Formats: sequence, C-alpha cells, structure tokens
Amino acid sequence: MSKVRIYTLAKELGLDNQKMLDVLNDLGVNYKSASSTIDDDIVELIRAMVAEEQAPKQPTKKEDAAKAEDDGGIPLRAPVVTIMGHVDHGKTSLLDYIRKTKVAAKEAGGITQHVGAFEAKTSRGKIVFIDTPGHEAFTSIRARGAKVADIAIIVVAADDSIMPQTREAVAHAKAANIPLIVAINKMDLPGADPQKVKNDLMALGLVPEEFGGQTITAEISAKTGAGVEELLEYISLIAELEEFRADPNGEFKGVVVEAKVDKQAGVLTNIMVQEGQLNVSDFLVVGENYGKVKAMVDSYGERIKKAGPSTPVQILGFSEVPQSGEMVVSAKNEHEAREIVAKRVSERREAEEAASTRRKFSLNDVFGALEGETREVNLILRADTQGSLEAIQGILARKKTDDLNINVMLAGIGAPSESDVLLASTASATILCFNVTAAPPVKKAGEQKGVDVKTFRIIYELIDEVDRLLKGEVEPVYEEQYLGKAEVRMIISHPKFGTIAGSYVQDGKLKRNAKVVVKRKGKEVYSGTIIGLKRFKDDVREVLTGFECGINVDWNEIQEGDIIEASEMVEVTPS
Ligand SMILES: Nc1nc2c(ncn2[C@@H]2O[C@H](COP(=O)(O)OP(=O)(O)OP(=O)(O)O)[C@@H](O)[C@H]2O)c(=O)[nH]1
Repeated sequence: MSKVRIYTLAKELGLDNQKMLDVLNDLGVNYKSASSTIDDDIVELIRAMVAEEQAPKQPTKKEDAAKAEDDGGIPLRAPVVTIMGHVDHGKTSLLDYIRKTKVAAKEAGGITQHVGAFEAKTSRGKIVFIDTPGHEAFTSIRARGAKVADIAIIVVAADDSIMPQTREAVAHAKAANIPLIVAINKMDLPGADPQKVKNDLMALGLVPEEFGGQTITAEISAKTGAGVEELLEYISLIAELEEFRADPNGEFKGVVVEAKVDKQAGVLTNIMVQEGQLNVSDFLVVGENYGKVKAMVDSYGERIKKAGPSTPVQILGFSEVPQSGEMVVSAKNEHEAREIVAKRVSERREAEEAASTRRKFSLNDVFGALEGETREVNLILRADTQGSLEAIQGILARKKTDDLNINVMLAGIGAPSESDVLLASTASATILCFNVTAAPPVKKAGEQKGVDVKTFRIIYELIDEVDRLLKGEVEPVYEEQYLGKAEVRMIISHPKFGTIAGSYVQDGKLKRNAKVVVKRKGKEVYSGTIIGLKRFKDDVREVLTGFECGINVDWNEIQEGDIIEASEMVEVTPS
C-alpha cells in the first residue's frame, strides 16, 4: 500500500495544513505532524470528502490566503531561517544552492547585495535565510535577548553523521525554543548513510518521524540540489503551522543582524525588519545611539524606500557601529530619538548601581524565595571523552526528581568555546568541565558575561558542584590550613611503593591525603600529597607530634634532613 504525506495531500486539495489536520482528527486518524504519511485508503476517503464539500464552489488560493490573513487580524509574515551544523557539512553550499536557484535576479547581472539575509521565492511563498551560517552569529544575536530566526536547519553530512558542532547547533536551537529541521546532506556521496544519521539523532533527543518522533528530516544534496525543494516545503509547512505573524502597520521593530564600516559609505547596518515598517528618513534608535535612515537597499541591491516585516535591509545612517542582536526602534523625530537615548543612559546607570548592591546577595536569597517550587539548573557539560560525558550524564539523570530538574543544554567533547559561554549566558547556565579546561579568552568571556566556567578532575567533585547548584548553595570557600611538620631521618626504598621517608613528626600532625611541601635547607623543593602514611607496618590516617612514621609523598628524590610540611584545605564559612 502506498503512502502520501499529509501536507502533499493538503497541497493537492488546496487546503491549508491545519484544515487537513482537522479533517484527520475528525476521522480519528493517528499522525505525528503534517509531514507524517497516511495510507492510501484514507487518502481516497479524504479526496472524496473534500470533492463533495467543495462541489458547489472551489475556494480559490486567494480566498484561502485571505482567510489565513484574517486570523487574529495580523497578517502572516515570511519565516526567517538560520542554517547551522558541523564544519564542512555543507551549510554554505546549501545557502549557495538556494540563493542560486531561488533568488530571482531582478536586474540584468543579478548582483545581490550582502545584507545579512536573503529572500528566497518558493512555490509556497517567501522564505528569508540568514546568510551567515553557523551558530555563533545566531547566538550572539540571542545573547542580547533578540530573536531573529524562526526556524533552524541543522545540516548533517550523511557520510559523517552527528559531530560536536551538530550537538552544539541542536543545543542552540533548543535553547532558542525554535522548531528545527535536520537536513541530511551529501546524499549524492556513495558513503551516505542517512539511516545512521537518524539513529544518531535519537541520542540527541531528536526522534525522526519515521521512528514515531517529531523531528522532521530531509535527505538532500546541496551539490546536485536533490531534495532541496522538499526541504523548502518543510520550512513552509512549519511556517504555516506556527503562523508567524507581524503587523506591517504596527510600531516599527527590527534587529541588527550585522554591521560594518565601509571606508566610503560609512556605517552600513544590516537590519531585519520584524514589525511595522521601516522608511527612508525615519529616525532610529539602537542601544544608546540614534541615526536617520539616509538610504536603504534590499537583498537584491535595489534602493528601496520602505520595508515591511521579515525583510532584510541594509541602511546607511548610524554614526557608530551597532552590535549584532541589538534591537532597533524608531522615533517620530530627532527630538524623540534623543529623549529615548537619554532615558536609556539613565536607566543603564541606575541598573549598574543596583547591580553593585545586588552582588552582595547570595544564591540562597534567590532560592529562599522559591521554596517549594521546582528547582532547576541549566548546565553545559564538557568532557575529554564520550565515556566520561556519558558517566556524568548517567549520574545526573538519576538525580532528577519531581522538584529537581537538571537540564543539560549541551554535552560536548573538548574544551568549552566562546559560543558555549554565549549559550550559557542566554540560559543562565553553568559550564562544568571534566578533564578539559577553558582557554583564556573563553574564561574572560565567562567573567564578562557572568557565566561560571568550572573544571573538575574527579567526576564526583563535579557532581557535588551540581548538588550545590541544586541546593542553591553558594560556593564553599576553602582555606589552606597548616597541619604540622616532620623531619626525614631515613630513606627506605620499597620495591612496590617507591621511596618512603622514615620521619619524625616535630610539630602538629600529619594526615594521609594532606598537601605537602618538602623543604631542603629552608627552600621548597617539591610539593605534592601524602599518598601513604605508615606506623611500623600499619597504614594509619594520621601521626601526631613525637612519633615516627613512614611517609610516601610520591617523590623519589626526597633526602635525609628534608622537612615535610603538611597542610589541608578547610572549608570556611564565607563572610
Ligand atoms: N558531494 C557533496 N559535497 C558537498 C555537498 N555539500 C557540500 N559539499 C562539499 O563539502 C565541503 C564543505 O561544504 P561547505 O558548504 O563549505 O560546508 P560548511 O558547513 O559551510 O563549512 P564551514 O563554512 O567551513 O563551516 C565543500 O567541499 C563542498 O563542496 C553535497 O551535497 N555533496
């Protein structure tokens, strides 16, 4: 029995997808989403039903569109799509293919302008693609609280499957809470194994539709173009279901996609119009700056006078370079623009003052107020191997209860990146590393954005940290406290344990696992840990003043006459 996808049938019958799903619901047909398939006999039944219903008058496409626009009174707008994925999996190639085939070259030559995004014309309407591939741009926009993309395409090469940046991209899309489609690319290669990709996706919590899940996958080749049309259809399908709307007559709102200084023209700012209309001569405010739109071009490089929702444009008019992700609003005139800026400056100053007071509160204060509610910690995990990541995740999974939720936003192999810090800052997450350390720029980014990046060498210490985060405890403060010292009086070479220092405790006490420094003629020659402590033949925990003992500090160069000074880290109550 052959099968037909729901949205294909909807298209054939001129119904919008929601209407088709309503019909299926009425018939009691089970499906996961509009891209699920249904059996032939049901297809026939629906065809017959629709034919009967439409017999007196077939609704025209125009009427359908008008109906969609009526919903809520606010018209639909084109979806904005971002393409993310692992390096070399084909993000740029996919964008290039779509640009080549779907961007109508209006003028002779068809030179398009780089305005940070481009508009593709498809059989089901316009789709806007952010044309900087990768999740860095996407997340730096999100880190400023703005949202520019509605849908994420995660490109996965069919011959390589899920790779570290695939995981990151998925985590970023999930954190942004936007629908994603997995484009399984390079299907033209002999080594393409889409089934493996689909299996591997499950480990990321993305269950493909054919396995009964919700994740839409599309098998494509950015090289030959195979499957790209279907991918575009899926995007339109999601857009129809999600009903992205914006009022072209409402107040203007936009977001800076990117900006640069052109030696001749000045500051060029790429803006995505999100609401309302942007006009030449409008006064715009971005951050603590304002400017007047002197000129505006669209993605075809054409000068335009106005732009509505989901239109990427490039404007000339700011004197300072705005940052990606900054929101743009308009003002009635220069006076109002100045007022908005002045208000922002004073609000920022107040916030800075308040922040310096707030720092004195501990996490306990915050959690105290949440007594009885579900406590949640967002984590980004980084580890040296897949094995250790799995071990950590296994332990964390067992900690989840009804009122404790551990949300691992990203679990990746290798050192944390600046984009992890951005992700963490947008989601108030903590970055916990096991056996990997953050490079200095990443640490610095963490400090700047108030993101904790912590490294552990022992899994249980990392888990303890999670416990502390869950309890809302402030980080304990440790202080090194002196324990005691011993003089080395005899060196014993042990075949199994190495060099043992036969010593006499002169002061305080020595403990197993204590930190030690070895001093020779007053100078520190070694630092380490007491890994073995013996009284005669017995292992002991500690040895007090006036007693002899055998000390193993895991250093074979220790000599008679050396002084071993021991200390331990003691938790102190933070003031
Ligand atoms: N055979 C085949 N090769 C492809 C396909 N898509 C991309 N490639 C090749 O894969 C390589 C990487 O493609 P890109 O589009 O640069 O990949 P990317 O993900 O944008 O890579 P970065 O920008 O470096 O992150 C290039 O050599 C492409 O020609 C495809 O569908 N089939």
